[in-house]
Amino acid sequence: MEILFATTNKGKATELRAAFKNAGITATIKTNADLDRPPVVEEYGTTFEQNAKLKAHELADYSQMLTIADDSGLMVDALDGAPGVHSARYAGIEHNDHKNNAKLLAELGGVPLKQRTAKFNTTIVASKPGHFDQDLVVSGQCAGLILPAPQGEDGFGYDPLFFVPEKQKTFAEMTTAEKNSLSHRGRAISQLLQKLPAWLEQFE
Ligand SMILES: O=P(O)(O)OP(=O)(O)OP(=O)(O)OC[C@H]1O[C@@H](n2cnc3c(O)ncnc32)[C@H](O)[C@@H]1O
Ligand SMILES: [Mg+2]
Repeated sequence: MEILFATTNKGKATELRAAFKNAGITATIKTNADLDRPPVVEEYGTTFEQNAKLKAHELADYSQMLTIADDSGLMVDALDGAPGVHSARYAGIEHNDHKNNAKLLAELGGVPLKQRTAKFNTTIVASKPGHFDQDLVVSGQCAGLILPAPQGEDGFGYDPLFFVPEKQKTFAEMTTAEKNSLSHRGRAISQLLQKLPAWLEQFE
């Protein structure tokens, strides 16, 4: 089986491929990087589900492949849920992981650790070309704390700042397998893998 993962984020692709492999699924996962001039999707939705659908539908139409998309974000309690669906472009037009992390630290200023609670969400949508009314939608969450300084070198995005109390580590201090075992994305992927077989059957 060949699946398109409609993403431009290499870190997400690494985690999804590892989780599929760990579950014994032998599907070939392609991403936007494997397509010739893939469309750039504008993520103008106001929810994770809307944005995941925008990505899944546009790339499914373009590729005519079975397509999944992931829309994720970080909700920080002391910032009333920001950056939320705006997590990718938190630092503005010329955003990158480093600038986004710097902005997050600046916004949290002198907030004490106990009050730096946050939650990650991943929503994954699976779409079959021509059957967008039958999308499969799953989500996963993970709770943690935003550290006052980065810790760890692995992962991507906000990983060096996101501390998971039960492991006493940031996501950037975990292996891919360890992060997948408890992360928002790992949990969404296990939901996806549970529901995918029955969902695929309706198209046979
Ligand atoms: O839309 P695609 O192409 O999939 O890739 P993206 O990086 O733009 O991803 P999102 O639109 O879902 O934006 C999510 C933002 O949150 C960050 N992010 C998502 N998952 C994360 C994770 O597991 N750990 C740390 N940061 C994460 C990511 O780096 C983005 O800045
Ligand atoms: Mg994006």
